[in-house]
Amino acid sequence: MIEIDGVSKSYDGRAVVDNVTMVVQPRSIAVIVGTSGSGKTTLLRMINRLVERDSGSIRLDAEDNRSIPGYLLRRRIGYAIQEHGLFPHRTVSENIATVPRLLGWAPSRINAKVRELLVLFQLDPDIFGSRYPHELSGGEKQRVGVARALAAEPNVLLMDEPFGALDPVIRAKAQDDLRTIQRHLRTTIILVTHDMEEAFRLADKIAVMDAGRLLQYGTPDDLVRRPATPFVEALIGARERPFRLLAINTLGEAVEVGEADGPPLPADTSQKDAVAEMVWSRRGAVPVVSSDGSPLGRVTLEALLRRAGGPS
Ligand SMILES: Nc1ncnc2c1ncn2[C@@H]1O[C@H](COP(=O)(O)OP(=O)(O)OP(=O)(O)O)[C@@H](O)[C@H]1O
Repeated sequence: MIEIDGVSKSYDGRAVVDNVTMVVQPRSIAVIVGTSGSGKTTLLRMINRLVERDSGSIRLDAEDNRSIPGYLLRRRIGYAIQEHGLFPHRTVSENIATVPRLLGWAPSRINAKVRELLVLFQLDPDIFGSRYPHELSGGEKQRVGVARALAAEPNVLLMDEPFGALDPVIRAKAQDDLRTIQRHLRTTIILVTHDMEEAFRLADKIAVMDAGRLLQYGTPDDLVRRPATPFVEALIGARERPFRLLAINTLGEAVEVGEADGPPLPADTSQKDAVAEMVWSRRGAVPVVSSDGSPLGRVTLEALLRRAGGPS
């Protein structure tokens, strides 16, 4: 658990992070959004003490982050940034092995970890392990950057616009992969982004910042249905509200008894994707199946649209 308690930071007498309090539950993803210059990166970097706070406290599993030297803290906390920061003269494998080496892991353990991560990130270890960063595409570099941040099996991963440089298709794939990997490794992630789609896709909870202040910290559903301020409402986009709700909920939550024609959809399909499928295939309902393919019932277009509506 990460507890940020009354944290502030000023530069030249101006508070760029102003009395922020938020708790990130273990094994969850918190996404920080907000306008440019609102203090997101500064807040993130106070967690691994790349920036020192002026006041307040930050605890990681009940331990104050000032109770251990900064450089040791940064070996324990993964950190991935948009520029990925790979060492140009080290191979992909050497880059990923950086922190485990500093921690003195045995070479066999390091090799096994590097291979595991490359496979997890869908980079063939025999092809990519010996390449240098300049021999990779932008998307591959970013995957290696995230793999490197995860190499020492940190409980906490901080990510600052990690997918900012990716095109929309690869970006969506990288987001899905991150979700899968996060569930697999059970990492607690705090991610900064400008992209609201990305926030809604990944977040268990979203923190909205403006001018150093935390305006709202809640589930995606809370933010859509109960925005704390007009700023939060504007950031979400009033016209996007039904689509945001459809995007964060799955078919499994809307399944009802009954049958429907045509190919079934798995229960973990987002309601947004299901609406798209129903509209495109001109069906008013689809059969829903579990992950092992057994029938669960059906979902109707009408029911999904009703769920995506505001207060009646
Ligand atoms: N080392 C510094 N010295 C002085 N001012 C700084 C320093 N670092 C950040 N700032 C200022 O603090 C404010 C918050 O910066 P920060 O990078 O945290 O914002 P951000 O929300 O991450 O912005 P962006 O979305 O544009 O990356 C900005 O006005 C920035 O100019």
